[in-house]
Amino acid sequence: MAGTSLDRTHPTYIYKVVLLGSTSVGKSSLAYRYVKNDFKESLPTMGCAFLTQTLCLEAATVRLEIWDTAGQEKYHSVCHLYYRGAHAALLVYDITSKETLSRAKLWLQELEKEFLHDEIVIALVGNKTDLMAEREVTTEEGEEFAKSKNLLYMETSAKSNYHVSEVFTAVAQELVAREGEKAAVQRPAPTDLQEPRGSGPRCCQL
Ligand SMILES: Nc1nc2c(ncn2[C@@H]2O[C@H](COP(=O)(O)OP(=O)(O)OP(=O)(O)O)[C@@H](O)[C@H]2O)c(=O)[nH]1
Repeated sequence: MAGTSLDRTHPTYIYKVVLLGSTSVGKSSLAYRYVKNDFKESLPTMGCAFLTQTLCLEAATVRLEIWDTAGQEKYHSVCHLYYRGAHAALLVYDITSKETLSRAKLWLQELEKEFLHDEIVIALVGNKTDLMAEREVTTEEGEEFAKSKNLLYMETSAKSNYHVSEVFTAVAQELVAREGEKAAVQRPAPTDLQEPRGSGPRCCQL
């Protein structure tokens, strides 16, 4: 994790979340909608932009540092520098373009090279659900691919503000849940500390 507060009952976690996907799928628009609750028709990304948002979940406070990477090929060579050290990635495609889903699958392969299994939370995000009439990728197709790769999955519309905060909240919740699992592994199991039952010999008695 990038950082924690000392309050163990309600810790604060800071996570780096990267947005990846083809150009014009709506990465910047999703980040902008989520953080500023606004939508603009033109938000081209040059290289990388950075936004933060804090969420108060039941188990922890989470600060998401959202890195919005440009999808244009000319920036591709520097992109791995952006997702290095990421805790979560949103693989965004446009539901009106099958090709953008294929591109998201390639991004996933890149992430698989960089990160160990379970080291990063990945969500597949099908954006632009408001353009239903132009849909090229069915919900089932996205869902099945996500399931086969153990990814979170959600369809969104940055334009009509559909499921935008939900996708970031789902990612934050998964990150916090994994903190809990890590802590449980590090903590000795209660039974390790207990005296063996009965009066039989203990294997390590001197
Ligand atoms: N209809 C519709 N248009 C959207 C939506 N999200 C983004 N757009 C439009 O799609 C275009 C590209 O959006 P961006 O947010 O700049 O896409 P991007 O993925 O950040 O693009 P790059 O920065 O070039 O990688 C813009 O014209 C947006 O207004 C959406 O949910 N619905």
